[in-house]
Amino acid sequence: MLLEQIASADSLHALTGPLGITALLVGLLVIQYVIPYAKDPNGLNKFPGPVVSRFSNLWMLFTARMHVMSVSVHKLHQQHGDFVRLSPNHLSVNHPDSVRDIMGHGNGFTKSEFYYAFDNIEQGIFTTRDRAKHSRKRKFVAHMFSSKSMVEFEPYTSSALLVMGAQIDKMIDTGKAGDYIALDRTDPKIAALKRKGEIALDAVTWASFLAFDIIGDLAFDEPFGFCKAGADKLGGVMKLRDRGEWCSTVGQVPWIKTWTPYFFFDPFFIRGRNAAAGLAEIGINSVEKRKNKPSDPSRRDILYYLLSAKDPDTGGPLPDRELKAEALTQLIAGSDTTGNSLAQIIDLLVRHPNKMAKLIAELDEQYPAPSPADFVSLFADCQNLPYLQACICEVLRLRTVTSMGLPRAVGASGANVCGHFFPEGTILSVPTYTVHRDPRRWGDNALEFEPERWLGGTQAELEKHFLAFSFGPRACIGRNVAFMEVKKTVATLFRRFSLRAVYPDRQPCIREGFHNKCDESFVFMSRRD
Ligand code: HEM
Repeated sequence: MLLEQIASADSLHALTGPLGITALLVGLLVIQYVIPYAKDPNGLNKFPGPVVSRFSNLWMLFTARMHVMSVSVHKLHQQHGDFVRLSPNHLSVNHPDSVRDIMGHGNGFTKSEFYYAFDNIEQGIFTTRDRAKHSRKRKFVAHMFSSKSMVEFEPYTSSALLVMGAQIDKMIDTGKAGDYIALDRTDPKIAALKRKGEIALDAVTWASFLAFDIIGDLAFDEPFGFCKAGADKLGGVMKLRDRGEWCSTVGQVPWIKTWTPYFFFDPFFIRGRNAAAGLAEIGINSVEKRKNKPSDPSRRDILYYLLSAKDPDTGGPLPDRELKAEALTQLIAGSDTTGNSLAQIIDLLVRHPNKMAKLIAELDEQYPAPSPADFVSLFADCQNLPYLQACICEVLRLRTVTSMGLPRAVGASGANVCGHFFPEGTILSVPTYTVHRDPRRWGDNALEFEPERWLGGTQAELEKHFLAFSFGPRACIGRNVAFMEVKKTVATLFRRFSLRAVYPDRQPCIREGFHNKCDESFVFMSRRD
C-alpha cells in the first residue's frame, strides 16, 4: 500500500518538486556539516571562534581570498584568547608553549593537506607531507646549504648587486635604467618633492628584480636580467604573486584545486592557476637550458648540487621530474621571500630615520673610505655587524613575509599540546602574526620598530618566538643564504646611497597571499660619496 502510494505520480512529483529538493538539500547539509559538528571527533567544540568555522572552512577560504587572513586571525585571538577555532578541524594556538609543542622537533606532526595546493610538477621538499619522503629530500639538498656552499654562492649575489648599483647610478645620471624610468620623471607630485641629486624609484619593484636575478644566477646559471633590463620581461614577479595568493586560498579547501580552471565567476582563480603553470614553465625551461649548455665545470650553484645529488633510494641521479620540481621549489622559495623581505627592510628603515642613521653609522665605521662605484659589501665584512643583524630581525618580526599560521597535522599517536590532547588528523597552527606581536613574548613595546631589543645578549631568547623562517623540522633550509643576500644588499645600498621615503606619512598597503607584499614603497636615492 505504502509502496503504491510512493510510486504514485503525485508522490513522485512531491519528491522531485521544490519541496523534495529542499528536503534533500537540508538532509545533505545535515550529513555534511551538522552530524560531524555534533560528533566532534577532534574535540574542538569547546574552543571559541566564528560560528561558521564550526561547520566549514568557509571563513578561512574567505579571509584568504580577501588577503586578510593573518590580521583576521589576530583579531580573533584578541577577542577570544590563546585558542581559536578556524574550521571544523583546525585550531589556531597562540599559547606561550605553542611554538615548541606544534612546530618543534620530535612531535610527529606533518604538514597538512593545505600544501597540496602548492604541489607543482610533483611534490617538492616544501610541499611533501610524508615525513620519510621529506627526510629523504632534506638529505640530498643538505650539501647545497652547507657553510661551504655559502662561500660558493656569494659571487652570484655580488654580481647582481654590482649590476643593480650600476643601474641606480645610471638612473641618477640620466633618469633612466633599461626600460625603467625614474618615478620623478613621470609623476609631477614626486618631482616636486625631489631634492638635487636624487632620483625616485619603487623599492618593491627593484627588490624583486634583484632577488630574481640572484636566484636565477644561483639556481640556473644566469640571472634573469631584470635589473639590467629595468623590467621583468618574463612577468615572473606578477606570476609569483598570483600563484602565491591562489595557493594560499585554494589550500583552505584543497579539493577545489582541480576545479579552479572553471571558476569563471572569479578571474582570481583562473589567473592564479595560469601563473602556477607559467612559473613551472620558467623552471622547466631554465633546467633544460642549463642541462643542454656546456657549463663551467668549476661552477657551484643550486643546479650543480641537484644534478650531482645521489638519490638516497637508488644511489643514482635524481629522477628528471623530481630534479625539476626541486629546482622550481628553490626558485619560488628563494626569490619572492628575499625580494619581499628586502622591500620591507628598506620601507621600515626609511620610515625610521633615527634607526637608519644608527645603521649607517655602523656601516661607515666598517667602511670608512669613500665607496667606489663598484662597491659591494663582502659577506665577511657585514656578517657580524650587530645593528644590521638587529634591523633585519626586527623587520622580519613586524613585517614577516609569511605571517599566517602554518598548518600542521597531528600524527598517528595524537599529541599533547599546551595542556590539551588532540587526536590524529587535527590541524593545529601557530599564528605567526600574533606571536610576533604578543607582549608576553616581546614586552610592552611589541608593536614598535625597535631593533635594539635584539642587542645585548637577548637574541637566543627572542629566537624561541621568532617564526620568520618557521621553526623545527620544516623550518627554512635557505635561511643562511637569505641572510647572506639580505645583509650584503642592505650593507651595500645604505653605504653607497642615501635613501629617504617619498611619502613618509602614507601607510604602506600590504597584501597577503602566502607572502605579504607591500604594493609599493617609493624612495628617493642619491649617492653618498
Ligand atoms: C628572507 C628570506 C626567506 C624567508 C623569510 C623564508 C621563510 C621560510 C618559511 C617561513 C618557511 C616555512 C614555510 C612552511 O612551512 O610553510 C620556509 C621554507 C623553505 N625555504 Fe625559505 N625563506 C627565505 C629564503 C629562502 C631561500 C633563499 C631559499 C633557497 C634558496 C629558501 C628555501 C626554502 C625551502 C626549500 C623551504 C622548505 C623547507 C622544508 O620544508 O624542509 N628560503 N622558508
